[in-house]
Parts: sequence; structure tokens; C-alpha cells
Amino acid sequence: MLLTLFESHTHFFLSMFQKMILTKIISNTLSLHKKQLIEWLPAVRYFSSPTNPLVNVDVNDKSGIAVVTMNRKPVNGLSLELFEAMSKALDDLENNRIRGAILTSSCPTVFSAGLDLNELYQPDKKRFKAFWTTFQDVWLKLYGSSFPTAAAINGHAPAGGCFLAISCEYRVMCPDYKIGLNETRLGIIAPIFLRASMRNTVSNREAEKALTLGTLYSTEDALKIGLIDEIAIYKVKAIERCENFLAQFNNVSSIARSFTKRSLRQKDLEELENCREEDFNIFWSNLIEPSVQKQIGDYMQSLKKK
Ligand SMILES: CCCCCCCCCC/C=C/CC(=O)SCCNC(=O)CCNC(=O)[C@H](O)C(C)(C)COP(=O)(O)OP(=O)(O)OC[C@H]1O[C@@H](n2cnc3c(N)ncnc32)[C@H](O)[C@@H]1OP(=O)(O)O
Repeated sequence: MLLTLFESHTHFFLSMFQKMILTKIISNTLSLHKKQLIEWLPAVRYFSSPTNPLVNVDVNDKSGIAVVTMNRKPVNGLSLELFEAMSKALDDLENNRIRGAILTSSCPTVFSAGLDLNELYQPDKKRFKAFWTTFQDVWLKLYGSSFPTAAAINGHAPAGGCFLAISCEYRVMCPDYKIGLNETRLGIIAPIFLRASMRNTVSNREAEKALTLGTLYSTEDALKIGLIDEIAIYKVKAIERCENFLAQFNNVSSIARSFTKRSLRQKDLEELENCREEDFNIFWSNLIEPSVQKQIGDYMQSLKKK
């Protein structure tokens, strides 16, 4: 009660300086450790959006909600550079205590085409290691973020594109697109953290079916199985619906919300934290199998021939 009142009344007005003073006063009064206390303090807007051509971050001054737009034409293929930009953007959002984030895309018909196949085909080990490690980082930061997240899926979201969306807490998708984890169709095994996000979104039975069959769902079918939460006619509406979802947290204590989210996701996060190197080794050794390389190469050709 005290927290909620405190947050709602101070959200827009606290400056960094005031926040420091308040931290000191309250921590002295309540004998709290500063790290514990900082979690109690309301989100305050005091940073300008970091500029990276691959990821644009736009924070709404009034709501404190950030729209994070992936911007790697033509299809937001997830390359090392795009993952690095996303990882940096997520750090900035975390450090600046925004109220929530909405992930979307600047490509008109594609949210993200998943991992950039060029990273998987005839890979250089050093670069692939950096790529895979940054991929893991992005998932850990997005899935484990202290702020609430939503995805405005304004286009196709196969494989890694779906993975990004299901790492968020809420999904609104535009009609007539496809979404799903189609890795098995490419002859590759969904990594441990993709499986965790999927199980956290749809029922265990649906996750098993979807992952083993590698199904790509239409927007309407995705809604039926709970892979997405809502359909919105176009991108602006999808962002609005995501904002509405995030606004619901204005009346909830941010510390209670973020601790609850963390505790629900902790096991999945730790599972990857404890086996990052092993996860890389398994993927690397499978990836360089000649049969897997041939399948990826043929698939890339088929996409180009369309
Ligand atoms: C045995 C175990 C082995 C383990 C091996 C470990 C490997 C770990 C990987 C695990 C996880 C993998 C997940 C992935 O994300 S893999 C990527 C899967 N992605 C897809 O299957 C999507 C492919 N793309 C499409 O279906 C379509 O492009 C689209 C997204 C529906 C959009 O269609 P649209 O018609 O608008 O666009 P085009 O198809 O014409 O594409 C435009 C150009 O973009 C190129 N393209 C498309 N997708 C990718 C991609 N993922 N990476 C790189 N490039 C891509 C396409 O070729 C076109 O190029 P062009 O202009 O030069 O022709």
C-alpha cells in the first residue's frame, strides 16, 4: 500500500538527485541495504534513447514505456551485430528503470526471420562463439528483465523471431502472418532456452507438438493455442494494445511484480546460466556436421530462388 502510493505519486517528478536523497533517507529509516531499496523506487525517465542504426529505442516521456524497434533490413535476420545492439539496448533499459518495453520491427511484413542463416552457414568458430554467446545474453536479459515486456508482432516471426516474442510477457500480432519454432524442419534442435520460453507460453502438450513438428502457425491459430494473446489489425494498434497491457502494472508494486516474475522464471534462467559453455559446444558440434551444413545451404538457396 505504502509502496503503491509512493510510486504513483512520484513517478513523473523525481529527478535523479531527489532519488539519491530519498534512497539515503529511506534506507537509513528502514535499515535497508541500498540494493534492496533501489528496487522499491519508481521508474524515472532521465535518459535519452541510445542510437544504434540496428535497434531504435524510443521512450514515451509520459508513460515511461520504451518501444524497441529492430531495424535490420530486409527481414531482421538476427546477426551478431543485431544481437549486440539488442543486448546493449536491454542494458540501457535495465539501468534506466523504464516502466516497460515493447519489442517490434521496422520491416513492414516481417517481425524477424530468426537467426541470420549466414551466421549458421560455413561458420567461423570465433565469430560463431561470439554470436551464440550474445544470443544467450539477449535471451537472459529479455526473459529475465526486471521491467515488464510485450511484443507487437507486426509481421512473420519464424524460429528466432518467435523466440524473441515468447521471451516477452505478452504478444499482440497482426493478421495473416506466420509464427512458430520451425527449427526441426531445418534439421536443427531447438536450444534449451527456446524450449523454456515455449513451455512458459503454451501448454506442455502444445509445446511438445509445436517443437517436434516445427509448426508455423497462422495468426489466428497462434491465438487459439495461446502462442499470442491478442490480434490487432495493424502495427500502431498492436503497440497500443501492448501499452494497455503494460499500463495495468501502474497499479501494482514494481518490486512485488518484478520479484514475482523473477521467481517464476528463475529456474529457466539458471538452467542456461549453468550450462552456457556446454550449450555452445553442443550447438557448435552439431552445426558443423556436413549434413546439417548441407541442409542449411539448400534452405538458403530455396529462399533466394523464391
Ligand atoms: C542436429 C542439431 C543441429 C544443431 C545446429 C545448431 C544451430 C542452432 C540454431 C538453432 C536455432 C535456429 C533458429 C533460427 O532462427 S534459424 C532461421 C530460421 N528462419 C526461417 O526459417 C525463416 C526464413 N525466411 C522466411 O521464411 C521468409 O524470408 C520470411 C521471413 C517469411 C519473409 O518472407 P519474404 O517473402 O518477405 O522475404 P524473402 O523470403 O524474399 O526474404 C528476403 C531476403 O531475406 C533473406 N532471408 C530470409 N530469411 C533469412 C534468414 N533467416 N537469414 C538470412 N537471410 C534471410 C532471403 O534469402 C532474401 O534474400 P535475397 O533478397 O538475397 O533473395
